Amino acid sequence: MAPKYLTGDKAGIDAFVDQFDVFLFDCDGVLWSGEHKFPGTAETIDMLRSKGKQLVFVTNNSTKSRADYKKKFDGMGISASEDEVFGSSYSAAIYISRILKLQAPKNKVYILGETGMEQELDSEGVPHIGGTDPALRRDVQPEDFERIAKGEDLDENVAVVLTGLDYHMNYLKTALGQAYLRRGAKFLATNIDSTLPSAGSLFPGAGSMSAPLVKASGQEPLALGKPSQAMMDAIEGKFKFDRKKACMVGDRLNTDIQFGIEGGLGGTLCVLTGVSKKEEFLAEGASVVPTAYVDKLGDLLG
Ligand SMILES: O=C(O)[C@H](O)[C@H](O)COP(=O)(O)O
Ligand SMILES: [Mg+2]
Repeated sequence: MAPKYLTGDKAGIDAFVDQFDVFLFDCDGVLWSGEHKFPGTAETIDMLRSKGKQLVFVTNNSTKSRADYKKKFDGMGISASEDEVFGSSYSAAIYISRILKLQAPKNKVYILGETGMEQELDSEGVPHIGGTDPALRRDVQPEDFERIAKGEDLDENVAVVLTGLDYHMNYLKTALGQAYLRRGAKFLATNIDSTLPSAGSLFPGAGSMSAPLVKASGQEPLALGKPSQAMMDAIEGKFKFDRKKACMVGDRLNTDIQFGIEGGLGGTLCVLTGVSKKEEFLAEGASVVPTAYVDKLGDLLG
């Protein structure tokens, strides 16, 4: 069925919103682009809360923990509690701690990513190395090759290589990741988004950080962010809602909208301020089509 264009359609917006009790909100490209908050975002969140809607913020951005996101929401003047945030780092940490159930001491995670991943693994009591370790933010040296090949710089208790959005990629960190995979570590990713919407443009996304290891190892990571249904199951388990009364709001077809459709949610709303363009889902035979779409989130104010 053709998606409904809601921008400027006050009656259509009211009818759409009234169908749902829960709104799962993507963040990058919907609420903001980097540090730029889209107009009407805070007011729209307030409007939905005034209608008694339950809100969950579901981001694939693994650089920040739930606590970090609470600070960002506060800084942006958007009402949100830490407990309403469910990011890909938290999704990965839950999967590793509660599903993989690795046995100590061989339960350590080698991180290619930022502090959000470290904090969320800490919250689940999962030991980790790599990540923001300053000792790894250097050029590879000739002696590194011998040492890594002999396993001298490797931690024998690493059981998982976890990749995410990493603003500090380098050859040394990637070489260590490959060495752990060659030793049988599981290959996981918080998410594999190809691009990061920021400052109104597109930058290399988390998938650009796992790509070198995919090429070098010949393995594909299990991604625990959208559209993974392991993430949807964990969210439903925590927030306990009727999927048919829930709507996923996102800017990216192959993560957010696919996540909502495959999760059997009551509806999906695509917002055109991020990655995907309407031409993609309006095209004949489009594989991922939202229920409705708006130019920007603030259009829901009518
Ligand atoms: O590359 C990434 O990690 C993603 O582009 C980005 O962070 C997505 O965040 P979201 O739109 O899910 O909030
Ligand atoms: Mg997004």
